[in-house]
Amino acid sequence: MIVVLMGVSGSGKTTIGTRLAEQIAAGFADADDYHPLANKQKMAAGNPLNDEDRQPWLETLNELMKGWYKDGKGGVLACSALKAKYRDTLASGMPHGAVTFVHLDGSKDMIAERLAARSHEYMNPKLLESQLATLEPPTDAFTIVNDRTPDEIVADILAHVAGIRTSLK
Ligand SMILES: Nc1ncnc2c1ncn2[C@@H]1O[C@H](COP(=O)(O)OP(=O)(O)O)[C@@H](O)[C@H]1O
Ligand SMILES: O=C(O)[C@H](O)[C@@H](O)[C@H](O)[C@H](O)COP(=O)(O)O
Repeated sequence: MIVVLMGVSGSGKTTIGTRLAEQIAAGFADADDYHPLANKQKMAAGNPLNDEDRQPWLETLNELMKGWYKDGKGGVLACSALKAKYRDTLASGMPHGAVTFVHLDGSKDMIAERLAARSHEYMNPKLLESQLATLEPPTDAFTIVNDRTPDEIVADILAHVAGIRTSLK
């Protein structure tokens, strides 16, 4: 099972994703770590990325997940995946259903408060506005509001993922 935890900056992808990966004994990757330096510098300066900036990064992440798929390994990727076409790129080259998207949602106030309290290698909290404007909320993914403890959120995601596995059998 390959799970992409998606959502705007500060929605909780890293926090929830690391715990989820531990629970299902799968590998974890954070898309933040795969941005080229130019993208990191752009975001640090408070400028949002555009489609061209994100394309090579999405292709790299797609290769990473195709490697997991080929090796028969499960994996959890924390990745903003804000637009539908980005999600298509991420999942391309794998059979339909091989990648499960889980959308971490939350109110702007809650996320802004968490971003203000967080320190990050390069992400500028003021980019929340553009992240929310760019987000195309998925209609075909499990969406969960990350407003309870991480353990509760992970338990709900696990229940969803277990339901998918059962329906595939
Ligand atoms: N369920 C939660 N309850 C309380 N704080 C949370 C929760 N999920 C995430 N956080 C906090 O919110 C901040 C943003 O979470 P993070 O995982 O870094 O988000 P993202 O990877 O999506 O940018 C972090 O400081 C994290 O500790
Ligand atoms: O597509 C993007 O605009 C970026 O990927 C962005 O969404 C991401 O949020 C940053 O890499 C910071 O990382 P955090 O999401 O962990 O804040």
